[in-house]
Amino acid sequence: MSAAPAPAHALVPVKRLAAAKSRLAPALSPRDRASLQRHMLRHVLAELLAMPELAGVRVISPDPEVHAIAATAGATTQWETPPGGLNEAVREGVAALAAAGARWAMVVPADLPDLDAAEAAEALALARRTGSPVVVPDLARTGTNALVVRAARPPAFQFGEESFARHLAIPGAVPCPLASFARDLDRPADLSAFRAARTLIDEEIF
Ligand SMILES: Nc1nc2c(ncn2[C@@H]2O[C@H](COP(=O)(O)OP(=O)(O)OP(=O)(O)O)[C@@H](O)[C@H]2O)c(=O)[nH]1
Ligand SMILES: O=C(O)[C@H](O)COP(=O)(O)O
Repeated sequence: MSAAPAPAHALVPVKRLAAAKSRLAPALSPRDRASLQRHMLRHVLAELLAMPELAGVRVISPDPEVHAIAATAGATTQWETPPGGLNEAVREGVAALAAAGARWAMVVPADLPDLDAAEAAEALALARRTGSPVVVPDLARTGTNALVVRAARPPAFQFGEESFARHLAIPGAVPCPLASFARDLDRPADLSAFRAARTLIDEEIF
């Protein structure tokens, strides 16, 4: 009989909906940006919560509406300590997961409209197999669209522009390009490509 694998949890950081997707301002109204973020958040949570490989999904956010969406989906929620910022929120969230007994933490942003549970399981399996941090890039291989780390021994998180190279510089880090993690919706050109592909979101929300 094989022992149960050490527990893994996902962490999804989400900023205030009123501030989300600010780089899409040239293409979408504030209301539509918030709506887009809500839809992508629900999708990301549904995929992660469908993974038997995860013992739980945690959302860290300063926004009460995000907490309500997360709780309805079945995730646990955490307030972040202001003024925070993304990397500090991730650090706090991973520390809370470690305190709750997580061995692995998979950090996933809330803006991945194609995210697929089976591929998320691949990233986690690679971390378990190698014992190393796993870095999943965006389509351009400049950004980080997921990062799997040991919860009790996290690296310095360095999300932000061009973060893929910084995360790959973590000792032992393994790159893991995955098709369903490639698309994020950061800029108007990403939105145009997404609309052309029409993979998730119906026309009426824009
Ligand atoms: N909890 C928390 N999450 C954050 C913070 N900043 C960004 N995030 C989340 O981190 C992920 C990537 O964030 P960004 O690309 O910086 O923000 P975005 O809203 O997707 O896009 P821009 O506003 O255009 O930068 C998204 O899930 C964000 O909601 C923060 O300060 N706190
Ligand atoms: O590290 C990064 O690439 C970003 O912070 C991840 O989020 P984004 O792709 O939404 O900018």
